[in-house]
Amino acid sequence: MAPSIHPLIDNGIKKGSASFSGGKLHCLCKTNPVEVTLASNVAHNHACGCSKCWKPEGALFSVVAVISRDALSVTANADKLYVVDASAAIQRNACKECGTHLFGRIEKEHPFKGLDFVHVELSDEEGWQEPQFAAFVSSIIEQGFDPKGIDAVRQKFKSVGLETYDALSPPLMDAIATWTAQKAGKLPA
Ligand SMILES: N[C@@H](CCC(=O)N[C@@H](CSCO)C(=O)NCC(=O)O)C(=O)O
Ligand SMILES: [Zn+2]
Ligand SMILES: [Zn+2]
Repeated sequence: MAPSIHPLIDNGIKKGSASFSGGKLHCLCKTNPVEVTLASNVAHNHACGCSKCWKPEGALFSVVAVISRDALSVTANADKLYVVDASAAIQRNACKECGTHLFGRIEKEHPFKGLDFVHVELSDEEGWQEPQFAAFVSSIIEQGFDPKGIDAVRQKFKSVGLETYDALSPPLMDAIATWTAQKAGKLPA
């Protein structure tokens, strides 16, 4: 059997709803779960193969999206959260008990500062933006995935209509490059 890419992708992608306006995320604790409330839908939702994004048990990829940090609030059991790696660009806040990542926040100077990274599968609601592309695909090899199987992984993404990249998507890479050029004075700010 082919390995699971991610439960939101394995059986084809279900489109989100244009009128959806947010909902709640919960960690996987059976009692006193951490609850995060999102006041809007998410954007740039994508599969990510990097080693740092949280993946559900058995999945090769994470599914991770961004939302304005102003639209995110921790509404229950905030005391269970800790920052996984304070030196990373994205400060991933995870539950101490179940290990689930509730949100990743960018605090340092960065093109995506002001955005939080979240996993919509932690919500019971439907209508969240569906995954738009697959990022950091080759990074799963760094984590021990047999490179002989990578073509099948890329093929699977194609079969559900997702383009694959080994960084972020071109529009996001262009946004990062523009920010970098502006910082360096090579483009007008
Ligand atoms: N090969 C590395 C890549 C890690 C990486 O650069 N990840 C991206 C995407 S995460 C969500 O899309 C990133 O921006 N990371 C910043 C951070 O994690 O703080 C690996 O696999 O680790
Ligand atoms: Zn938990
Ligand atoms: Zn990632």
